[in-house]
Amino acid sequence: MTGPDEPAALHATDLGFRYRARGDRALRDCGFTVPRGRITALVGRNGAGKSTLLHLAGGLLRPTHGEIRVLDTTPGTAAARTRVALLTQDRPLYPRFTVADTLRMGGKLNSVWDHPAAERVVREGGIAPTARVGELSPGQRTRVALALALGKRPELLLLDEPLADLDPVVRGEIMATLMTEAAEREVSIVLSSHVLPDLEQTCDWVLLLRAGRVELSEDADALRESHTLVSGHVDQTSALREHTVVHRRTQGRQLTALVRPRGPLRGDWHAERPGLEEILLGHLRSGADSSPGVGSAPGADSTKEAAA
Ligand SMILES: Nc1ncnc2c1ncn2[C@@H]1O[C@H](COP(=O)(O)OP(=O)(O)OP(=O)(O)O)[C@@H](O)[C@H]1O
Repeated sequence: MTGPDEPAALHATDLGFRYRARGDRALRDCGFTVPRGRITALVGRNGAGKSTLLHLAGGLLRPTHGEIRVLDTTPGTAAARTRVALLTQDRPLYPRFTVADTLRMGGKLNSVWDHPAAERVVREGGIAPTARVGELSPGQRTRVALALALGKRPELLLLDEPLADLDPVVRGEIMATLMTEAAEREVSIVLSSHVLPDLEQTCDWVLLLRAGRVELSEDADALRESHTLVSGHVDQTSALREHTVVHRRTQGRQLTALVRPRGPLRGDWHAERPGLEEILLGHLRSGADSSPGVGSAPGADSTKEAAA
């Protein structure tokens, strides 16, 4: 947990990025703080800017506007490189190297290197040290890349869709490894993923991007407490007007809505606490919803328009 004097894991101020001088901005007006010691779910629709943000935080790209800080250092500097590990989607590994060679290389390239920890991650996946990287499955390569990242003993681990190639059992194992790292070594983790159920149990901070802007940067429990899932007769829709409706759908005469209430709910609603997965799904869907009164509101910690 971040104390008042402790630098944030990530801190962005008016951050923007364009891949080409005259191209569209992949990120714009991003201002947010991710505290240290959290496992952060970085979510957003395809093209929302998740990889771009992680590449900026990992120092592979430089902002074209504003600033991003990692552990109060500038990404890409020597100070940041020793403390931050980034696992990109392309998992750059040498295919001709064996797994053991790869880990040895990790030891040579990093000033801090925990070889037993890296070996353990590989061993837990049942991967032979003598296997050639080029002959591993994509999921096994992910595990080797993760071993390299964890062997650095980073204070901040940035993972771009680490779960995409993994079967459900391995996904669970990797998430458990990450939770152990976070708990025992106080590693801050930011992981982008489309696999929302895996984030529910693991992540305690949410960073949600929509079309290059930050829509949510919030504590996961605070999100659970601030949202309500309501269902009831469609005739009462106007009673939701005073609240923030993130997303709603109608089936026949039944209305179901994900709401951030601004006070007591009037009307005959069945109300329940949504899980994190439902909250994330509601926010991800909301921009695609054409229902009147359901709009998107840019900006971290901001809310959506009230229902019409
Ligand atoms: N190398 C590149 N050159 C030009 N534009 C790019 C490049 N990489 C990404 N973009 C654009 O930047 C925007 C954000 O892309 P980014 O890959 O960061 O999104 P994402 O949220 O990671 O998407 P996904 O969930 O599909 O991985 C998109 O509009 C994308 O087309």
